[in-house]
Amino acid sequence: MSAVTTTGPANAVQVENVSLTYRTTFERVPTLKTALVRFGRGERAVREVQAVQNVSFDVPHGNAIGIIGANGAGKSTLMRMIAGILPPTEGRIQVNGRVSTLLSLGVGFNAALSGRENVVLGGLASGLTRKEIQERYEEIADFAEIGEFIDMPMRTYSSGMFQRLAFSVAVHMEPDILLVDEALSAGDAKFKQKAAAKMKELVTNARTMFLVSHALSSVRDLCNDALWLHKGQLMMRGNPNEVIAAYNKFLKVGEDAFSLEDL
Ligand SMILES: Nc1ncnc2c1ncn2[C@@H]1O[C@H](COP(=O)(O)OP(=O)(O)OP(=O)(O)O)[C@@H](O)[C@H]1O
Repeated sequence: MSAVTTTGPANAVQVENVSLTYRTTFERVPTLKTALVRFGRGERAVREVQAVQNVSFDVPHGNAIGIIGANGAGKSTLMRMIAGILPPTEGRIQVNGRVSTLLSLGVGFNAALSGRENVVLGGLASGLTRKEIQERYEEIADFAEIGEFIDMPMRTYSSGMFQRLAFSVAVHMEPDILLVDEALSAGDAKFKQKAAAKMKELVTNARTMFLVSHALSSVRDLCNDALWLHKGQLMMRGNPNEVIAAYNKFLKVGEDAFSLEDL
């Protein structure tokens, strides 16, 4: 199923023929022996990865869209482009509304600063005034439930604590568009439930949400729309149950093909 191409402010996000190619220069070291002979200096090589290839789709306001696909499919890259962290190599992305991101990779907290300081910085970065941040601070800290750690440097946090605070900041910025990348992976069961309830609340209030997740049940529970990427290409877009079913079928066929090859 391909994207519907309506234009105008009815859409929170419009992605038009977007591609992104990463170009990395590195030192190729063919063997250990060569490495030793050359004292670690290999030949220079360039690796190009077409992480997202000519992808187009629109997301209307108020949709909760799940982005699924295998490791390396281009999900995080797509999210980072929508967040404005990475410019597309080709194509155009239009975002109508204020975006709040909760991306595992990308702009984030300064680990040397305390949770409290990062809440203020996160708020200012999202365009809130100091007064607005002050008004929301207690709610943000309460939601994260990290107790006295709020005044400790964030490098002392466990990954779950880090994500609790990141999630709390992102959802309390009252974004029009919330980008969530595997936010629930490190939280414990209780926090996962609380976070899911909060995301549902945001979507009920006609906010738009993107959820990248390998937990297909989360996509099924939280999303009314879904998109499946494979090797940078858009494979399917539509109802989460249908997209997940097609993805699961694809995985199963892939596995069968793999095991036949193995024989
Ligand atoms: N900064 C980077 N520099 C070079 N290549 C990158 C970079 N980030 C990602 N890639 C490559 O781009 C491709 C897509 O990566 P991306 O992180 O978008 O996939 P993903 O679907 O989010 O994967 P996962 O499910 O593993 O998080 C991969 O082949 C990856 O190796």
